[in-house]
Parts: sequence; C-alpha cells; structure tokens
Amino acid sequence: MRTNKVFIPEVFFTNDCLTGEDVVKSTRVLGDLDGVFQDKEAYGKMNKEQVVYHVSSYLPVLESTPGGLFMGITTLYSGKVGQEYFMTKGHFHSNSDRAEFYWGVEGEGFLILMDERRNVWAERMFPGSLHYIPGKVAHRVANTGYQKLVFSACWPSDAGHDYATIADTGFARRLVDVNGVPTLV
Ligand SMILES: O=P(O)(O)OC[C@H]1O[C@H](O)[C@H](O)[C@@H](O)[C@@H]1O
Ligand SMILES: [Fe+2]
Repeated sequence: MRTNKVFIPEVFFTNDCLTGEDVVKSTRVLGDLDGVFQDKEAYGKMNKEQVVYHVSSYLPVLESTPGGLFMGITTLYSGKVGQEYFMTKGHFHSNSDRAEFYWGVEGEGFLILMDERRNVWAERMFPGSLHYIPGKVAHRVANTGYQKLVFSACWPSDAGHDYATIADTGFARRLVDVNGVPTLV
C-alpha cells in the first residue's frame, strides 16, 4: 500500500508523507524576481527576502518523460511593487507546443497570457476557475486580492520551462492597480 497524495494546499505543504523525492518544493523571494516588475525604484526599496510565492510540484515521473504529467500547487502572496501586483515569473514551455491546465483554489487574481505574436489577455482566477493554456502561450499569474492566491496546475512532463524569452522581452502588457481596479496596460 502507498500513502495517497493529497493536494489540499495545507496538506500538500505540511504533511510529512509528501516529502518524498517526487515532491519538489521551491520558494521565490522578491530578490529572485529582479527585472520582473516595472517600477525599479519601488522594487529597490523593498526587502529582497520577502516571499512572493511557494510552489510544490508533484513529479511522479522523470522530467522529459513523453506522455507523463506533472502537477503543482502555487501559493502567491498578496502585495504590490509600486502599482504592479505580485506575480509569478511567467514562462513559455521549452517544448513550445505543450499545453497546461491551471485552476483557482483560493483567493483571487488573474492569469495573464501572451501568444507568440505578443498579444496579451487575462482570465480572472477564483476558487474553482479553470484555465486551459494552449501551447505557444506564455503564462503568469498575478494576485489582485488582499489574501493569498492559491492555484494548481497540471502540465506534460516534457514541457519544460523557458524563462529566457520572458526575461529578455517581458510580457507586452502588465497588470497594474489603476484607482483600485486591476487593469492591463
Ligand atoms: O515557473 P513560474 O513562472 O515562476 O510559475 C510558478 C509555477 O506555477 C505553476 O505551479 C506551474 O505549474 C509551475 O510549473 C510553475 O513553476
Ligand atoms: Fe507552464
């Protein structure tokens, strides 16, 4: 008998049964997100140790296994750098045609998407919201609420993460607070 994996966030993060080699936990602090936010002055004044998000990934097969799936759960804290909401780094997939599901678990925010022609759009995330991210579409999540935003994801184990394209050219639009309203600019 094997112990079940349970993806309720609190269980996923704390249960000792989930510390096996196939569960990888990572944390991104503000210092890991240098160059991500537009307001360099506001970013410069903030504590670089501040946690922006945690990711727990369940990797039941080896990376690059054709046909395999990975699953992750991300907790993205509430905050802003200047007027821009805390967000994930964002990425394309290295195997660019690989798709992914995201779904909202807790809190509120937006999934920001950008295709290869740099068209940007956003989908509102909330508990139970489901998002199909087609291949060749970059994706990042912003927390626009006052509580933590928790979302989960399922992606092919041979998708890989391409962060370099976003690091070089960014997203064509940003989600910022304009008079209290999340707005793509
Ligand atoms: O990788 P980031 O762009 O920082 O996003 C954070 C994470 O969000 C989700 O959990 C994805 O499934 C992960 O693959 C990703 O690593
Ligand atoms: Fe992805």
